[in-house]
Amino acid sequence: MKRDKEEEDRLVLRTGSPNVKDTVLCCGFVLDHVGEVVLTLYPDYLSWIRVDSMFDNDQDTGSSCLGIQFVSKRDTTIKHSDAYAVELIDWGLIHESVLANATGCLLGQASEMFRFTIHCVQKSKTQPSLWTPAVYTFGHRDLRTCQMWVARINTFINMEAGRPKSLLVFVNPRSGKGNGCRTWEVVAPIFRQARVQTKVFVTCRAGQAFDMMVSISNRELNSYDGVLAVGGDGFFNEILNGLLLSRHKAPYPPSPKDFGHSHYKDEITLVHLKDKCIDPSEQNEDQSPLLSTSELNRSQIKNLRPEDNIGQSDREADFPFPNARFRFGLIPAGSTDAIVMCTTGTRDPITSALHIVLGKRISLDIAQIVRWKATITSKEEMSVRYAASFAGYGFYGDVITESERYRWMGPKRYDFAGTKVFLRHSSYEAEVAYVEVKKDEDGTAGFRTKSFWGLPRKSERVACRVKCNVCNAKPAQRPAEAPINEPHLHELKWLKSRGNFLSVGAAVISCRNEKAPDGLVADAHLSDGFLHLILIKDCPRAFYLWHLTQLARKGGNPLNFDFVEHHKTLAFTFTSIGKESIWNVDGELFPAHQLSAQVFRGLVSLFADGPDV
Ligand SMILES: Nc1ncnc2c1ncn2[C@@H]1O[C@H](COP(=O)(O)OP(=O)(O)OP(=O)(O)O)[C@@H](O)[C@H]1O
Repeated sequence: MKRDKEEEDRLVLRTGSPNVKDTVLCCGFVLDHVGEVVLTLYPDYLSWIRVDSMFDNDQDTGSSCLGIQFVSKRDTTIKHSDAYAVELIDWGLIHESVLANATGCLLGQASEMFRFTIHCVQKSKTQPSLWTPAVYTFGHRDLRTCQMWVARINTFINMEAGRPKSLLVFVNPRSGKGNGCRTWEVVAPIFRQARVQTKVFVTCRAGQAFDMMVSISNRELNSYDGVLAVGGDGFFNEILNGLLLSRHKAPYPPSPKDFGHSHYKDEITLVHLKDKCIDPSEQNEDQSPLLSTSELNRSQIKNLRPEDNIGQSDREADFPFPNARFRFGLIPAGSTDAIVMCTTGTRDPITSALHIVLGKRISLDIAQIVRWKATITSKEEMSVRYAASFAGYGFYGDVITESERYRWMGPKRYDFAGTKVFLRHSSYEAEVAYVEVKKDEDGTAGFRTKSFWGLPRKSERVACRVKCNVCNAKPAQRPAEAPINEPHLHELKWLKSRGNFLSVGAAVISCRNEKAPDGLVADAHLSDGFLHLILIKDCPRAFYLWHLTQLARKGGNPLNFDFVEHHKTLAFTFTSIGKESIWNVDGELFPAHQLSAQVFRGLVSLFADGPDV
């Protein structure tokens, strides 16, 4: 059905608009696969109404033909905050669906006209947190009308705050099942459509992204709105460490008086690696991609001040933490992808890409882990790592060590290695000291999770989610982002736990993943400024299996056992006694006989919105 300009104008007049005074533009268009609509542009959104629906009172149930669901007749809207691109696509076919045959099928006709498309985000109705791109194509016979609409919609999209314009992208081609490059190819069109410039590096070796993040100047870094990792948690950790180890200045974690290394008072940690040329062939003691750091730590971790190593141009270009503008992004292609699951609620590269182009932002707590000695006999000086999700010893370290031998198996290596390590049932003697957090300091009641054998009790869980009240609450104990600093140091009360542990774990976030749907700590938050220390004492194998099955179950209670201690804390220290395991920091090996750790509230920002649970 064609309608001339006059008739369209009459239609617009007849339709009116509920917000006439806010209306920016209003005009008749043909919406592809829908038919004639009256489209209205408001400052916050676009809305359209089907022309036929203005004349009938039919209950709109939508229709389908051969299983294909057609667009509903109801009023429809696109918020500018959900749109990431609008583009003119010139003259071409638009399909009108105007007639329904006896079987309810819509029979359409196609006509040629000028067209423009709007790219936006659609939230899945069946799967929470899953986002898909949606494209709406509008047609009009007048080119200038289309051009004007494109320009106006563009103006509104460009006014949306926080949208990235330029991103540095690292792709790990070896992530997960070797999917890194393919994953990037799938999401790259979204960035092109959103006109986000991307500078893409596909890594050739482990540690390359780390080295690049270390050596990039602040000036160049500031020219990007963020850095993306296309890979798994380990790859993200590599990029995070490249940035933080070279730029984040902070005191070492606090420790109790009898801990062997109390450097806290006078030293500021800054591992500035900028001027060191890192030889990719250098071999690291722990075979970790961050080897170059360990190498440098021996000679370079001192009381370095930024100006010691930074050239004139970088002195002018500071890179503060937390950074109001610069964000990290993660497109999942790894084997576990726990960080993405905790920050977007799903493990989907498209959803993550859409979070990024829409400029979503959340703050993330980051744990700083300082190793003082790699083994009991080593003379090695200290070394620093940052963790975004989890640091674990014993079972967790043994599984990673074992799984590295079976990397060729892909993600299945974790099941295989996990079974082997479970059957071994090794426990490790250690002493753990942690800062006590009183009930009123974190706003929740009781952290020590205890129950009767066999009668796990459900704890009160306030899961982290979009616009989380806990993460957005003002911290009672210390200012956001601040380390545990001098005035608070003497107030810290240290508690200790010594014994044989199957595992010692420190969760920064819940660590949800496909194997543990609620994560190890279901009520951990992305940026509340707390670590969850999980100590699993030696127990019969059957009980440990029970704990693991609870972990694997949605709604399970993996922490409600007598052999499990759960402490919410700001900092802890660890010293192994006797037989040693290895630490696993965000999935990467980190040998440590003695370490101390602290958490920085909201130290970095991520392009994500939080899980929509
Ligand atoms: N080109 C490369 N070749 C080999 N290894 C690489 C390369 N680029 C990066 N790496 C290393 O691969 C390791 C694992 O990568 P990644 O985290 O992406 O995948 P994954 O281990 O399969 O997933 P997850 O960490 O989610 O379990 C990281 O430590 C990273 O340093």
